[in-house]
Amino acid sequence: MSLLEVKGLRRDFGALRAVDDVSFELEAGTVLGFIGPNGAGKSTTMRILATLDTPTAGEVLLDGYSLVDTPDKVRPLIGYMPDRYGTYDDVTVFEFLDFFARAYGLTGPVRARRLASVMEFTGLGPLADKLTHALSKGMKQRVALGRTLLHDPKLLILDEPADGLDPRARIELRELLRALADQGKAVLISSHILTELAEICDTCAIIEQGRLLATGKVADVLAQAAGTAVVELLVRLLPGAEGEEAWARAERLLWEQPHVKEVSREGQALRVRLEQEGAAAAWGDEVAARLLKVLVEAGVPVCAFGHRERNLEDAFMRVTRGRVA
Ligand SMILES: Nc1ncnc2c1ncn2[C@@H]1O[C@H](COP(=O)(O)OP(=O)(O)OP(=O)(O)O)[C@@H](O)[C@H]1O
Repeated sequence: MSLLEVKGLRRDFGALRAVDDVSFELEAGTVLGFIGPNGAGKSTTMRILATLDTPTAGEVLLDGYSLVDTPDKVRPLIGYMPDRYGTYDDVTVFEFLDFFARAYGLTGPVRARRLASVMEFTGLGPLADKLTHALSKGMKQRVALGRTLLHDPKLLILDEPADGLDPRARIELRELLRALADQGKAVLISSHILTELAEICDTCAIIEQGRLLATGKVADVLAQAAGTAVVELLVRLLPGAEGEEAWARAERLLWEQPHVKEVSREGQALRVRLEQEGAAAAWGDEVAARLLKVLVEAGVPVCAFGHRERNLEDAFMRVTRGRVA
């Protein structure tokens, strides 16, 4: 049995169906990426899973308990970080976390141990006496994450935690989330930042207009959306007319090749898009080698040649149509 089972979840706001028959499961010790454009229904789903809203229809089981019928039973198991979280003026990092530890009902040595453990895990120890409102965005976000961990929940629901973070803070967040999954926690994380999620998620669910379009292991979702290979060519030109001629010859040659769907100029490079449904894993490499040979044999001065792997972003673009509810 999965730690979290979401079955046929629906949420209507008047005539608007914000969440439409959403079902997925999340195992302990894994990270599930919840991916979708603005207004897709991610926050609404997460709020329901955090027991802050009730579904119009459907069922959610957490550790075997119904979230709708027994919210008091499941709340201690959930750590929820909303997409907007506040800090307070004139409150230090320690005071902030201590306040919420008390709100969670932690007392005495247990509270002291949990606070110490969370401060250490999030690396907030050296900032214990800093005022929360004076922290950087990345550090504020760590405080918010620390807050969700105080009661040692089994399920973490994190609504766009990487939003607005600089690249370094994102990498650090990724490492923290991986460590939490390794501790056995189930992590549900939403984002628009697809490439970030691809690296930390074991499974993913792509949602649009309230409906799940693809769900499963990241590799399976990629396979579901398989068939699009993108090959990028960089062609440096010799100065003068001869260079322009080389560009034109390269473009013409590329358009003549099988599976080529797009050839465009991108700075000092030609970008070539080739597509084939259900292509074997080696197809991209084979086609790239063939194109390089054609260009070189035709005398086009290729000095760099790159191949972009399929990623979660490609899968997302393929299964969604970019519609917003
Ligand atoms: N309380 C509410 N009352 C009415 N409509 C709502 C309410 N909450 C959300 N919605 C609508 O439900 C739809 C889904 O919104 P939701 O916030 O869940 O999307 P999201 O995927 O989290 O988007 P974003 O990435 O922009 O946060 C939107 O059309 C939104 O306007």
